[in-house]
Parts: sequence; structure tokens; C-alpha cells
Amino acid sequence: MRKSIATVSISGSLTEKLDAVAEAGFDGVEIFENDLLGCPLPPERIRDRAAGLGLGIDLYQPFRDFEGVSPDRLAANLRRAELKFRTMERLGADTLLVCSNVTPDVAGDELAAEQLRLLADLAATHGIRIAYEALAWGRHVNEYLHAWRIVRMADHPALGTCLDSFHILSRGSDPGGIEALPGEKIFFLQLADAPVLAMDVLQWSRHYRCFPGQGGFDVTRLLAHVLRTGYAGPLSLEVFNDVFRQADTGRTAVDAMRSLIALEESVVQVLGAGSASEILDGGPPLPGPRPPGGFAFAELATRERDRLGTLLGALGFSRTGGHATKPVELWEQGGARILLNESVPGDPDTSVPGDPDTTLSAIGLESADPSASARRAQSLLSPVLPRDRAPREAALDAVAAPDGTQLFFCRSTPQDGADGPAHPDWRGDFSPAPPPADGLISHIDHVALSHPWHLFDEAVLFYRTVLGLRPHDSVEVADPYGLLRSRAMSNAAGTVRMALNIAHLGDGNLPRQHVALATDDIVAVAERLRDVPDVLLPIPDNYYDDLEARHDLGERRHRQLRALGLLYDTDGAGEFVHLYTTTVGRVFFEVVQRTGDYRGFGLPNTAVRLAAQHVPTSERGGRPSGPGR
Ligand SMILES: O=C(O)c1ccc(O)c(O)c1
Ligand SMILES: [Mg+2]
Repeated sequence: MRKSIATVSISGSLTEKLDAVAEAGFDGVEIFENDLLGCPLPPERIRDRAAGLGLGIDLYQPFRDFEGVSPDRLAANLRRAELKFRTMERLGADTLLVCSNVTPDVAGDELAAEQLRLLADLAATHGIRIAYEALAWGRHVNEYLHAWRIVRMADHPALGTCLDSFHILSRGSDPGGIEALPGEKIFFLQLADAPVLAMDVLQWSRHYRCFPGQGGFDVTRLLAHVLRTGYAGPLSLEVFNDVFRQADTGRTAVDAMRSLIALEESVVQVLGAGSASEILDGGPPLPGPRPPGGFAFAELATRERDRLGTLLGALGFSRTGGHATKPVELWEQGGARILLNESVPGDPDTSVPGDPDTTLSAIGLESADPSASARRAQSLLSPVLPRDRAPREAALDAVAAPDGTQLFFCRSTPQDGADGPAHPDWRGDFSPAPPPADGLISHIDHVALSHPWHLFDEAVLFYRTVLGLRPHDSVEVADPYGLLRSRAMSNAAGTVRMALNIAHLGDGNLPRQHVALATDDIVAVAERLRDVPDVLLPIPDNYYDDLEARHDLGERRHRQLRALGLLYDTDGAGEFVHLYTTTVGRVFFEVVQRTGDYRGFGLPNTAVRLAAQHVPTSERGGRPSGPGR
């Protein structure tokens, strides 16, 4: 379908917005009045510029506080409308959005219908149509079905309604009622998502809207209802968001387009394949979602190879190979694989202030068909990374995640072609070394990435659409020098879990990244680490006093957790016992043991971990102490 976006959704001047929107592949724009008023170009030049970029001006908006007014006001409003119609003719825009009146003293439906009919009459003389929208905070009209009743009462061919998913879903209205509307009377459709928040609806709308797939609304279902009416106009994003207003224009436009591409895909699934060709305009569907099956590896770019080697050795890893052509080592234990890459990339776009000596630079994801996974990522506008390969090296299909982490789609199983096209095992690039002794660690449980605050919503949408991961609730944790916001994403099987963090931290505190390793015997891991200096992150005794107050695990178990520096959580379905290592560069390791059906990440312990990570080494009290405590 035709894809549009309101200029209010992205940052920049009007011309910068038009350029970015065209570049991202949109067909049209809604011009928000403020963007026109601040633009030095006359409307004709804006029209030509948009046309030159292949963009239509699908809507001009908003026209406010028109209907249900006194005769005096009506005369003034019609005069105002006449002048706007002339501007729209110069712009080449043929639809005006009129939003429901928010001023006091608005009268009832008959008067509103009668006045909107007069407005539509006037609009028609200019070849313009009026799309009447119920604002969720409209004085008299704030429900979409109410706006529709007034449109029906006015009964004018140049008057229809504009549906806006935010106004409908924020009020908890049933979008199923949309199917009672004739599609040709829906003149425009605006789409926005939002996080589920309990707050004043106007503030919520003006500051927190986000692109579909980034929030908590079921925009797909709403769109399915709209399409069943026969609506064939644009899908237009209208997102008021404090972050997007100041983020990079082009990047936000691409994020917006990714959202619409994924929304089309999900609505095709709801409506059934029959509608797919109409919705997709005969264009090829996306290569299907292919949730990764697990972590193939985590790669650390490092100048601290020796420190990491010691740490990995203490954790039970052994070096099992060196890359044939690059300064990269493979360390393995069970199904957990860590690459240490000493060719630290000096990419100025992704490098972090302070230039840490160790970062989590890449993640390998198991895919039954790595090339198809990469094609899907590319169709969803992810930057595909060039791989400078030596002959005979396995093709690694890689894309850049929003925080710059490289994601490799790969296969770690010997190829028999049974569950996907043949694809060489990436491990073939490493010189053979003795296989790892089976240790206590079995695989990578999760990885935690740190995002700049303005890329967080983009990251959620990226992992949801490109990798097919499901977002968990967003949580906030106190850090002694700020606040950590975190959202976990996982596949249904729980074999790929990621924690996306944004750190609001004071200067000089680099956001950390970590790799969590799974074990079936956390006590044995802790006992081994306890004897190695500077490996375990000490946990304050006060934590254990509180743990004892919160959970009655028996004296013996409490004593053991305290002595070994282990942290504990339960969610009713199972238990989670874990420990953290000290940090190298930006990176630390966690070792976790999940029992039962525990799905979380030890959230109640995160604040203690964050505080413990800030304690200078000189002040660490030697916890955990030696054996016997
Ligand atoms: O917040 C507003 O005023 C506003 C204006 C126009 C719209 O289409 C809308 O949904 C909200
Ligand atoms: Mg709107």
C-alpha cells in the first residue's frame, strides 16, 4: 500500500524531512502546518520539490477547533478555512485534516454536522476533501465512532473521517467497530503505537507516540479492521515523540519505514494470504521471519587478550583455535563459544568515548538458512556489512544492529542440507585444536547490549522484526549514578535472550555489556572462581541479610550463597542463581543457573550489581571470603 509519514514525526527542516522521507522509500507526506510556516520556500516550490523526490503531499494538517461553534466563530472559521484551501492548492494537497474541537462551549452533533457540511461545500469548490478526526481529548467528540456519526449526518461527498490508531487505542475503544464504516468514507488513516502508560492522554500523545511495533498497542489488528472496510488510501505514520524530534532525520525515517514494512507483513498474516497481493501491491513478500535458534558465538574486540584469556580460563574455557587469516582466537566450553579479536576496529561511528580496550563487538546467531536471514534483515533496511573474505573462508552473512554490534547469521552444525541450504560451518576458518574438555558451562544464556538513549525504540523494533524476538516489559533499575532502563527480548524457545539496556549514567561511566553463560552447577563454578584473585565481583554482605529476610531458603543454603557470592531470584516457576565477574574494558561475564521454568534475568539483583560495579577495588571488602563462611 501507499506509505506516508507526517512531517512532525522526524527532526529537521521541511526540506531535510522531505529528502529523508523520499530516501527511506516513502510515497507521500502529511505536511504538518508548523513545518510549512517555518519554511522559507513558497508552497509551489515545496510542491515541486516533493514531486521531484517522487513524494505526494497526501494531507495538510491540522485545522483545529472548527465545528459546533457560534455563528460569529463560524464566519471566522470559514474565512480561515478559505485561506488554508488556497495555500493547499498552491501546495498541491487535496485533503485537509480537521481535528475535533477542544475549546469550551462546543455544541452538539447536529450543529457540528451542519457546519462541517458548509466547510465541505467550500472545500469542494477548491477540489479539496475534509477528513474529520476525533482527538482523544476533544471537548465534545473524542471517539472515532462519534466522529463517524457526525460525518454520516453531514452526508457530503467531500467530507469523510480520519482514523488515528493512537486516539482509538489510547482510549481503549474497540477497533472492531471500524468495520461498520464504508471504506470510501475513511479519507485517511494515521498510524502510531505507544508504550502502555497511565497518564494524561494529551501528554501521552504529544510526547510518547512511537512507530508501530515499538510500543504496546495492537496496531496490526486495528489495521486489519480498516483494510476489511475496503480502505485503499495511504498508511501514514503520525508520531509525536520527544526523542525522534531530536534524533538523526534519515535514521528515523528508515526506522519508520521498517515499521511499516513489518506492519504490512503482520497484517497479511492476520488477513490471510488472499489479501497479500493487494496489500503488497504485487511486490515480493519479505523472506519469512527466522528466529535464531541460539547463540553461535560472542565476539570481543580487545587489546587485553591476556587478561581475557585468564578470565576465560578461570571460567573453564580453553582456546580451541586460531583464525586462518585474522588475529582472532576461538575459546570454547560445551556449546559456549567466545571469539577474542585483537584487530580492534577503529570505526568512528560505533566507537565509544573513552575508547575502551574491550567491547562486545559481534554476536553469532544460529540460523538454519543464514543467507535468508540476512536477506530478511536487508529487506527490513538493516545495513548489511561488507565482509572482506579470504578465499575458502566461510561466507558470514552479517548486518549491523542499531548499537553498531555486528550480527552474524551462521551455522555451527555439520552440513547435510537436511534443515536448510548447505552453508559452510564458520568454524572451518579456525585451525583445528583439541576439542574442549566438557566443563561446567553449557552455552550462552543471554547477552546484554547497551544502547544510546535515542536508539532504544529503534533497537526494540529491529530485534522484533529482523530476528523475530518477543519483547518483555520495560524495566528501570537504580544505578548509584543514574538509571538503567532495560528491555529483554527472547525467542519462544528461550534459546536466544537479549537484554537491551540504555544507560542514563553520569559522565565517565561507560555503559557495560555482558555475556551470560549457562551452567547446571553454579555452586561448582563459584567454588572454582573463589580461589582465583580478582575474578568474582564481590557482593556486599547487606545483600545477603536482605535476601534472608525476603526468602526463607534454609540456613544452610543462605550460608552457601553468602560464602560463594551468589545471587538468588525466583519467579514462582523456577529459581535463578547467578554470579558476575569483574569487568574488562566494557565487558563482564555472568554465570547463571536456571531451574524450573524461570524466565527472567535476576532483575531484583540488578541494582546491587550496578552498585557493586562502582565500588573501587581498594574499597572492596574481600567478599566472598575464604572457605568456611
Ligand atoms: O496533538 C494534536 O494536536 C494532534 C493534531 C493532529 C492530529 O492528527 C493528531 O492526532 C493530534
Ligand atoms: Mg492524528
